[in-house]
Amino acid sequence: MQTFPSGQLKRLLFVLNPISGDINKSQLRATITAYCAERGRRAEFFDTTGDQDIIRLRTLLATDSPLDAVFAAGGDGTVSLVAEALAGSTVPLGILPLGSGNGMAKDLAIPLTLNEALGLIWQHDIRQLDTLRVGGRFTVHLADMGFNACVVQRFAEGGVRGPGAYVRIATREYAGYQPATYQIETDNGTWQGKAFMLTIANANTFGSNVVINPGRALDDGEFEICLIAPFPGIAVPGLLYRLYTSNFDDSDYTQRLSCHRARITVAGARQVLVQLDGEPYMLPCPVEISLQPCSLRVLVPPATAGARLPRP
Ligand SMILES: Nc1ncnc2c1ncn2[C@@H]1O[C@H](COP(=O)(O)OP(=O)(O)OP(=O)(O)O)[C@@H](O)[C@H]1O
Repeated sequence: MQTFPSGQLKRLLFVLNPISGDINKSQLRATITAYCAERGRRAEFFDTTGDQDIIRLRTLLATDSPLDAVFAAGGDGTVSLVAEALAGSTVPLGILPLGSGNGMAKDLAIPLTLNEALGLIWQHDIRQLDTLRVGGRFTVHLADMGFNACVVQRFAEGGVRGPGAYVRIATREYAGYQPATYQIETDNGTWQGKAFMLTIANANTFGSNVVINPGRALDDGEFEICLIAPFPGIAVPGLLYRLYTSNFDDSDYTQRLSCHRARITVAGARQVLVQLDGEPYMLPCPVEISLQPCSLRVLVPPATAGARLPRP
């Protein structure tokens, strides 16, 4: 991991998702404005609508005078939206974890409380992360096909957010789920077989705290394809235990492929449901995956304790 200290961040844009995490955000704008003003910073805001946000955000970033950082105030979907708009630029992404799972914030050790996460404006390092294109679409955290993608789609269709809703849907979907057969061609070899799910992992941990890709970094120049084979019901407790204790490789039903590019074909399918950073998409088959190294700058907690945060 390589990090860089950065200069002062003065002009800040906060991208607010009003629905993420089922959290009431009516006071959020005022809280952030006051927090920044008391410490000599100016906060600007962009509210997401759930429709064409990437186009509106890109337009704003292209026409407005340069910003020093853009914060995503929401969950992994909001982080991914802002990351996509910033990828390839020098403007760093900040994260205020206000989603259901906040997997990306957990993977980057970003504090989960608002005030502490805002503290990164003053005290931070900048990490340059790899990003991925999956079927032409942007992803920075985790993407998958199979069971979890189905659950994420049902979650998106439902009116209720939050971790409880996810678990209820997953339990319901598990009983009738039919695994597909995949062919995976990578620059490191090929694999073919049935999978309960396969995760295209740039990062480590889902917002649910399932560690699908332990020990690999968001800036290691590679991604993993993490396979879970179909398993009998009796194997569920052992498998879950391994997934929640960073022991993915210890199961008879798991396998990981590390690579720089891949192509995934689903037997008999012209399209496949893919979950990208928490959002479901139907993508044409086969799905091509490529990695863009060091393409996103992100504010992370400093490696060593430095200056104190300014007090109001
Ligand atoms: N104003 C809005 N109204 C309805 N939906 C919105 C709005 N703004 C954003 N969205 C939708 O919110 C979703 C992204 O939510 P996000 O991932 O940030 O939170 P979350 O799902 O609660 O958290 P996590 O991904 O960490 O579990 C996207 O589907 C996006 O289209």
